[in-house]
Amino acid sequence: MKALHFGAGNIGRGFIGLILSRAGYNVVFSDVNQELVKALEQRGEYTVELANEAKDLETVTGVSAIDGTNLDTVAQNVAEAELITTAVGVNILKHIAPGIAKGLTSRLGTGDVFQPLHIIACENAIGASTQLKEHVYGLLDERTRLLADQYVYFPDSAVDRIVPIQHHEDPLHVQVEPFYEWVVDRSQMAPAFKPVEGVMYVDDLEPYIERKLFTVNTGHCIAAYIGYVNGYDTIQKAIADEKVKSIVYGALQETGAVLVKRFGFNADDHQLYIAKILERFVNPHLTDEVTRVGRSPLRKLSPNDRLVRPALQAYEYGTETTHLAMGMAAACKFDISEDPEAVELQTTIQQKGIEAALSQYTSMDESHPVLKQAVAHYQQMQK
Ligand SMILES: NC(=O)c1ccc[n+]([C@@H]2O[C@H](COP(=O)([O-])OP(=O)(O)OC[C@H]3O[C@@H](n4cnc5c(N)ncnc54)[C@H](O)[C@@H]3O)[C@@H](O)[C@H]2O)c1
Ligand SMILES: O=P(O)(O)OC[C@@H](O)[C@@H](O)[C@H](O)[C@H](O)CO
Repeated sequence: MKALHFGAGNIGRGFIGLILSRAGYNVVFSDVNQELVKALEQRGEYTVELANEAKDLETVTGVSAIDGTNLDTVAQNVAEAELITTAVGVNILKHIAPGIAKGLTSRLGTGDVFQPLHIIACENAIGASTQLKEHVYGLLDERTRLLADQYVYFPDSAVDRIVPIQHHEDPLHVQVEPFYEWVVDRSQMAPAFKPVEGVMYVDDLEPYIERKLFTVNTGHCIAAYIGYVNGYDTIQKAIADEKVKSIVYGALQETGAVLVKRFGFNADDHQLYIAKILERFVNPHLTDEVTRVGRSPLRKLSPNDRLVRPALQAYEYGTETTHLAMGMAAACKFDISEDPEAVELQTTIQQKGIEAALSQYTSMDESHPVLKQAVAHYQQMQK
């Protein structure tokens, strides 16, 4: 069984590749990072270390890699794969679409009896596989699109495992937190699909992806932005500061109120979920940099992402948004020269002012009360 996985980075190696390999797949990684591709090709295996007391180690074997910049090689692997997954970043999906489109065209052009193919984007976004499908479909001709409608499935998914930036001599070794959860929307899959062990299949992904994104990722990015504003370089140090922790906690109460109302989660269970996540953030065996967790602030400030969407839902419900607005304000202070989105955000704030900049990236009107709340916090942080 061959699985093609786009992105041999932290989640690719530390989570998706590991699960697929355990489930019996030969995993082929496609990546544009030639160092990773070469090392995977040469060694055919890598190690995953759990961030726990024992530092449990697992060797992932039977893996290989291809050069993701070579369209023909990518297409050939798409044509041959029994399962395709991605963990490249939601903004990169459009760049892998041409290889997938070319591969599907060849796969579906043979006239053979077609096996259903699942393509699962494992990115932190609502509807990432659906977004990938739109990019791919935009590149298919009419006949291939009709065949893809019958034989190719793009189930959305939610993936959860904290994998920080790696700093090891071995470029393939990856340290991950023990916890993981991979949830896939069964309603978007072929009627008779082959389940992958370690994956949870659900009929309705929405509660799972929103709970994950608006608890784990909302809390995480607020810890990163407020931590950064307060001079901390890691999430662990930031959360150790009670002031930062209480803002993160406050934001998770705000998203929690929305999630409980929207999806009918049991309120006590949700508090336990929040507590577990806060524990995961401070895992003493991990060092997670605020620059990673806060990366791409424009994506994180976008209307459907972890700050604005739950804040607007809370506003609609008439519940609190103060801490979420504080997170948005702190995101606007995230001044990291190596992060192109942070550079663009800072330039826009300088050129247009905070109100116009926030409005541009969040799609909220400048007069929206949540935007005004964020601006007030931003001005407070200037002092
Ligand atoms: N790290 C985490 O804790 C975590 C957890 C859950 C979800 N995610 C999500 O997983 C995705 C990947 O995150 P990550 O932390 O692994 O990032 P990463 O930067 O470690 O990995 C991304 C990989 O994609 C590769 N890539 C870039 N362009 C490519 C292309 N055109 N073709 C093939 N490969 C390409 C990069 O070279 C890199 O190796 C993101 O969407 C992220 O939100 C991350
Ligand atoms: O990957 P991002 O940039 O969307 O978010 C950064 C972190 O919050 C994220 O990678 C978490 O570590 C992960 O989502 C945990 O499951």
